[in-house]
Amino acid sequence: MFVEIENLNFKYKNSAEDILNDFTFSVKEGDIVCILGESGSGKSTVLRLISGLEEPNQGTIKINNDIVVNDNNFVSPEEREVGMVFQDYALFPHMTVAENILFGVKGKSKEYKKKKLAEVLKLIGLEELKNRYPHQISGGQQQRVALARALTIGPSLIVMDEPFSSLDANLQSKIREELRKIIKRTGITSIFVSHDKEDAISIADKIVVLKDGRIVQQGDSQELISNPTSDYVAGLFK
Ligand SMILES: Nc1ncnc2c1ncn2[C@@H]1O[C@H](COP(=O)(O)OP(=O)(O)OP(=O)(O)O)[C@@H](O)[C@H]1O
Repeated sequence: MFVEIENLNFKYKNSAEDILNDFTFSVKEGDIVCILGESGSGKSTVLRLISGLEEPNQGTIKINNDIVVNDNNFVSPEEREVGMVFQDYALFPHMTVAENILFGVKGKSKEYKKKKLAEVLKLIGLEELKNRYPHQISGGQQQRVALARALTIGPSLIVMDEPFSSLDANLQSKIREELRKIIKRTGITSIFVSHDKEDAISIADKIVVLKDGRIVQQGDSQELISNPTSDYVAGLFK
């Protein structure tokens, strides 16, 4: 397994109750996993723990056989090589597409940057738009730029927080397909969170259903959708 998460427990310093409880799941190399849950179920918190922005109170996370956190170890976010794509894409408005994409590439030669930029622009199919500013491209294109920026660091894992929520509903199905294709082309393992079952159905190889910080059911997408083990999960996919 490429990502192995065991028995995570977590609470924010100022929260009264645990936000995640006995959270255990694993991801095969190259798979796309969707953590599906209602607002407040703890989805973003899982991504923050995987990328190292928060430290669990208990539990272990392994990425590519390396322990990134357990009771005795904590690997910093910079050293984890996890590419992050946030809900609002967080592109810098005063930087061009090219500048945004290269933002995270530090201490590399001009030639390296040029080559890397060409490579990721080709992958996301936006070579023509590299000198535009974020407000001059569509929401779906901005999303691809945010993904490209995460890819330039050569991540072993990509995590995405609600990657489709800012997009026009009409565009969502087309963009879901595009994003799945791009990610599958890279072969990079990815975990995204969503509150929308359509995202999970159309993109994910595996679905993890989260409710109030606990996993209700997890499994291969088709299997889980056709064999819900609770009324809650059946209701989600009805
Ligand atoms: N920094 C924080 N301090 C205290 N509590 C927090 C903090 N961030 C989130 N929470 C709480 O933790 C719980 C889980 O939040 P989280 O953002 O992980 O949920 P989510 O499923 O991603 O929700 P949404 O879909 O609305 O983003 C919520 O009850 C939230 O209020």
